[in-house]
Amino acid sequence: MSNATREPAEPDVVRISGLHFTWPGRHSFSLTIENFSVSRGERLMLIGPSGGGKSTFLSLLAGILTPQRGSIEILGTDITRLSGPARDRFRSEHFGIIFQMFNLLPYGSVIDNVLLPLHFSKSRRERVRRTGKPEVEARRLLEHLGLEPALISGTSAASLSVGQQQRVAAARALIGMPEVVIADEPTSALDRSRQTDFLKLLFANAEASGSTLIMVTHDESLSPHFSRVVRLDDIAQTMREAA
Ligand SMILES: Nc1ncnc2c1ncn2[C@@H]1O[C@H](COP(=O)(O)OP(=O)(O)OP(=O)(O)O)[C@@H](O)[C@H]1O
Repeated sequence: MSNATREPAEPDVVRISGLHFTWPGRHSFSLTIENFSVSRGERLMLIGPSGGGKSTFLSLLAGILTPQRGSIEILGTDITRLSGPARDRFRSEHFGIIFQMFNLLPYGSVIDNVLLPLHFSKSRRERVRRTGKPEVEARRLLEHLGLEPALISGTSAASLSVGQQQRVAAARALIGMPEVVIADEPTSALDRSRQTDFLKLLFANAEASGSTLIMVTHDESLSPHFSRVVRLDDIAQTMREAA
């Protein structure tokens, strides 16, 4: 497996320093990262045991959680210094996110789900409009990610299979070319050949958009598809408070 070393040829998209986060409550879990960065265009795979803090780390990167200490610079902005609403705006503008459960609007159509980020992000809206109509771009992405054209118009997200929902979630993350795409185990529901196909399509689209990709997975056999593999334990100290 490749490891956590890298040669930074591109500017950093993510730069973390002195980060410390503790979940509130008894027996709380904490995560400390002294220094970590990701450069533009990387396809980074993050691995680690279940309950090891991978989703917590992604939530910190996206500004869904804020650390008690330290800085998280994304594209040169320290998001820990932004107000809650400013962080939400920053996330909408710069991140495409594929959640573990996809978080699609169940009664929304496929197209509505893909277009959703454009309601919250001016820069993503403008980037799409430069290439044409948003619906045309949504359809192009969906077809490119392998969703059958017959499902694109009218079908509600709730009536799709897991694999199809995953393609919709990926198109939603990629629309408007966000600089950073983060994905939390997006392939866990697929069989091996479909996982590989999906990753290839996701990478091709992320590359075409110039997006940096950070993906959490349990499955180390997917590592050859990534430009860097990072074990959370190698970059972070994690601790669970004793009972
Ligand atoms: N909302 C929460 N409140 C308090 N503690 C939490 C919360 N969410 C997670 N934790 C704690 O943080 C730890 C790390 O959880 P996290 O979901 O980040 O791990 P993970 O590596 O993503 O796990 P998995 O691979 O199973 O998804 C958990 O063991 C749990 O104790």
